[in-house]
Amino acid sequence: MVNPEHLAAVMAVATGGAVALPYSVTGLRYLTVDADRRAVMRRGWFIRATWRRTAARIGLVQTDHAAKVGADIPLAGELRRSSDKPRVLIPRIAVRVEAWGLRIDVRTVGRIGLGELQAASSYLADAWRVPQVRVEQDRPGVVRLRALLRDPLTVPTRYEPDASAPVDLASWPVGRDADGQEVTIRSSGVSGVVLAGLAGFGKTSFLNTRFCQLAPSPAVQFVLIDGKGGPDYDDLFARAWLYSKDDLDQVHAVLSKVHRLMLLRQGGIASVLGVKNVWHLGPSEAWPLVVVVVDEAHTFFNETKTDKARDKVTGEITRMVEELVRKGRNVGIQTILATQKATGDAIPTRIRDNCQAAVSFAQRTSEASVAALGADIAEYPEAHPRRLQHPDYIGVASMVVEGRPGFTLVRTPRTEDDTAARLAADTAHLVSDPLALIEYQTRGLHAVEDDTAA
Ligand SMILES: Nc1ncnc2c1ncn2[C@@H]1O[C@H](COP(=O)(O)OP(=O)(O)OP(=O)(O)O)[C@@H](O)[C@H]1O
Repeated sequence: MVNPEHLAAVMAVATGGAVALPYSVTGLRYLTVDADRRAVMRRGWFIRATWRRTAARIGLVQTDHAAKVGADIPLAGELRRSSDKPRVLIPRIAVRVEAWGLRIDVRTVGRIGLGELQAASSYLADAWRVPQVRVEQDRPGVVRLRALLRDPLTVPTRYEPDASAPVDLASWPVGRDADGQEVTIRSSGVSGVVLAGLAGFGKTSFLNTRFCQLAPSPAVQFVLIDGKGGPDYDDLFARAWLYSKDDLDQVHAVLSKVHRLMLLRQGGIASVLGVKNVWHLGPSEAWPLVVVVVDEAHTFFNETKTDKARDKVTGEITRMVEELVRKGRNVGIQTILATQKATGDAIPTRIRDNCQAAVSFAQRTSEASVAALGADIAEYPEAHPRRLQHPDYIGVASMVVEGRPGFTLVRTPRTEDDTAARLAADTAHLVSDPLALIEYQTRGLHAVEDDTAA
């Protein structure tokens, strides 16, 4: 028996691509590309050539009750199947070849839209003989399907720091999406970030990458708190203004300083900078962005209910972190809370709900995913962190990206500990004390006021 996929290929080559071919692809091109690409192209022709049949079998057709039988009403995005029976509308498709598979834009028709295509995705994968079909709304009236022969998110990438490149403090490049597009999330005006995920799925590497992006800038100072208490951060401490491991009193002392910095900055920002929000000017060496990383943050929020002295300290730490997240935005303090704890109380909701950004690597349960990303994630099964438990998805995270609907899966680059350690040593001379700075800046101002008064 003739394999229909190969038949489509032969026809396409013979006719110079005129039959069942996306217009951007020609039969000639088929002869010049490599075997992987040819396989993708053949699958594309097959999908195109069999679409009417596939749509009908899966139920992705709509009987047009609005049209008169036999009437000839031109409607965008619809193919007429017959002119003498009730009109059966089949969504129109456009197929494009990508390195990883096929991109198929489906024009919605009647009640066939995002929900129906999502529900049909596994049937489409079977009909097209591809491991996975992803579905998302591209724009009103168009749903984008990705028939993945190979999931681009499973291809690891590596971060190469470039200490000479200018550092953009307003945005945060996080990685690449399923289309290979660069994804950035906002950093300006962000005072709180939740970073969650199962152990071993890439949180530390993600933080290493962020550290490497920011460390070359003298307009950034770090506060590093490691709730694990292990050696993970030892090498990075060289580039930190303040740091601590899991000793509760030390953590309390560190956060007290940051909290005092926030209060002094709030009192002094208008007179020192002439604006009420540092992001109007952008952070600078004279008013650096202070990035507070609290790894295994849940360690410091847990109450024992039995050890009163410890619970008092924990309570104060929780209050200070909550205030940093709630009020640190305009004065340039950004707190990143990382946790692998998978329950709703890992980070108190009153802190989590004030964080403007949330990133989650793989999670085992819905509860953990909701705890990290909020209840909306339930509506986006495509980007659900539960989907990421396979080892191929180590380093892939789900997050909200401004300007995109729902949640986006992002392949984050891997940054080795050694790379971050080297950069920390190379940039250690950039450490300064923003608390001493603001004390000096505001004391200076009082002195001027006093002089004037005298
Ligand atoms: N972005 C990535 N791309 C590819 N592999 C990665 C990526 N990030 C991490 N890995 C691999 O996964 C391993 C664990 O990563 P990492 O230490 O960042 O995880 P983690 O979530 O911080 O775990 P833990 O909470 O136990 O520290 C790394 O040693 C590396 O081999």
